[in-house]
Amino acid sequence: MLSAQFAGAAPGAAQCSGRASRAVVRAARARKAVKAPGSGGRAPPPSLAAPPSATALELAPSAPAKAEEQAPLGLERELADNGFRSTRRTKLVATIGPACDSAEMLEQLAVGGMNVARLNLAHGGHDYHRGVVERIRKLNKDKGFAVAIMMDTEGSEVHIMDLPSPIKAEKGAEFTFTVRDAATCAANCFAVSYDAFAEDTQPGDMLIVDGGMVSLEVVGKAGPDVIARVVDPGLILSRANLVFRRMGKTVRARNAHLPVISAKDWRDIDMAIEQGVDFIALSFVKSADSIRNLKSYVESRASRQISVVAKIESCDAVPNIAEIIEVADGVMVARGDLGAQVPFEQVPSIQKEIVMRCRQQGKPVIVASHLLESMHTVPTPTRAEVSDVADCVRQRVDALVLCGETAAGAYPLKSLEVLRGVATRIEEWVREERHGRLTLPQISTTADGLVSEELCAAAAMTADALQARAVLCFTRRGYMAGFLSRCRPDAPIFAFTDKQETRQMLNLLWGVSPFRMEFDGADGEQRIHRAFKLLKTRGLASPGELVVVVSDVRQDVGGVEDTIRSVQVRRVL
Ligand SMILES: Nc1ncnc2c1ncn2[C@@H]1O[C@H](COP(=O)(O)OP(=O)(O)OP(=O)(O)O)[C@@H](O)[C@H]1O
Ligand SMILES: CC(=O)C(=O)O
Repeated sequence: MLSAQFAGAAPGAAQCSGRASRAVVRAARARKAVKAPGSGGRAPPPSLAAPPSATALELAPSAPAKAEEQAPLGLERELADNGFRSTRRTKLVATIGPACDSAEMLEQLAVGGMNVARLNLAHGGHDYHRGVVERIRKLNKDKGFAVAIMMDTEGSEVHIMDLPSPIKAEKGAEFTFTVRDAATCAANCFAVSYDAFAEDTQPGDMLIVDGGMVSLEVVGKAGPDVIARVVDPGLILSRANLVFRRMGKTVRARNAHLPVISAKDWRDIDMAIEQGVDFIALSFVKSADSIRNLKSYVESRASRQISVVAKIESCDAVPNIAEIIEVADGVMVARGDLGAQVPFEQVPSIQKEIVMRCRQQGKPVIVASHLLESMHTVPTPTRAEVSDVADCVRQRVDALVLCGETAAGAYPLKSLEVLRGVATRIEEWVREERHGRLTLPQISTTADGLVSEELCAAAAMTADALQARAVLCFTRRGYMAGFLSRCRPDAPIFAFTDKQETRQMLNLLWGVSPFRMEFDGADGEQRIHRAFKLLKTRGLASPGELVVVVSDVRQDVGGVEDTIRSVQVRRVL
């Protein structure tokens, strides 16, 4: 398992000076990689080696005694191996694509700390995504993981159509972008997915390919064709995303009148609902209306709760951030497209504003894209990438998303390992420095909610003051765990729920390790005992350790059923 030293991936690197060569660091990494499970697939992770019968984690009646004897997996194993002071609270989201979509790779990602799998509906057909969902479900069922599934809509993206292979765009070369069938145009021609492309473009506009991988200036138009000259050279990939900009006082994307949810998106959303995913991430949100619209659609059709995450990635969304956060179940700062639509130097301040607002309003906040971009092709991150991840962790975001690094990169497992290592090390530093505390306004509108919020704030403060080993809570729908997570206590939050879907949802939230436990027939004290037993079995708690327990149980009080809420300071029995 990862050491809490440097950035997790390489203990050797911790001792290197800033002048250490990449070669030295790489050599240290390579030594570590041989030992580390889940790093590049060199050694089989323990869960792969374990017999299938020894992998169920749930404390359910169907698997009672055995489940308590199981070894922990994923984040639980990180907790058990590292001790509570050096364990990860930031959740990791991995985009699934050809580089990591096999059952074996998915399992290694789960072992390596993937909490949520992101499926980008801009790529791959329904059968492809159904297959990935099926493999993740099987992994959760057979091996006891709670990897949640997030489907991400394509949205009103303008992109070039399929290419048989990437095209090298040399500086000064001219290319044609057209709405005609590409087969009908000459060489160096790309078909574009947006019918009004030629009308919306004028000479002098900049075409930004894949968020800046290649930039071209429009030099002419001929009917449906737009001719552009390469200014910043690079590689143009199949289905590359296109944004067009006109320089002026502000930089605006010109595809602003496209619908937020296209006909294809609705078909994709129906598939996500049919598959019963945990999260739908809506791309290119402009205002709160599209979130409301999608939420009511999902609520009317889905047989389970599906959270809607608003992706902030367009210049239209930025002025409406407050109202979008208000209605969304969570927010993703999608820096790839955002940085192509607003001047990229504004991305850090927009990210910070969104993170702070979300934390104040108790909404999960996720940061995506370019975290370890160089690891697409190189097994070591740049120091600037490490610093960017550190900055996100210091802002105490709930989750970080790897995109191309895992979906299509050469080092998916290593990228996840580096992200996990950096997050873990920086969190330790944050705890030491006590950064990132916020004064949180109350958000609940119901009396019951307000009581629960106060209770959780008190529990988190008590746990910090006493340096408790963990905060425990029992939660059916996840609210208590959400309130606790929002307070960002130093100790891990162990949330016990009787629903697998709640367990998966909680896997996105900062600091929460969700477990499934049967509640029926157990009173408050019995639940606590069950929880202690489960934690001891997994090596997550030892007798005598101090924990803070938040509970709210329905109980008969003098012949009347009432909800008894409490914060208890307990020693593990
Ligand atoms: N299901 C998939 N099938 C094939 N390739 C994929 C798939 N998912 C992701 N990829 C590849 O990984 C790259 C990075 O993934 P990512 O999800 O960031 O896509 P993107 O095209 O940049 O779109 P977005 O703006 O939604 O992030 C993609 O450009 C694509 O090449
Ligand atoms: C993740 C994503 O969609 C983006 O960064 O644009």
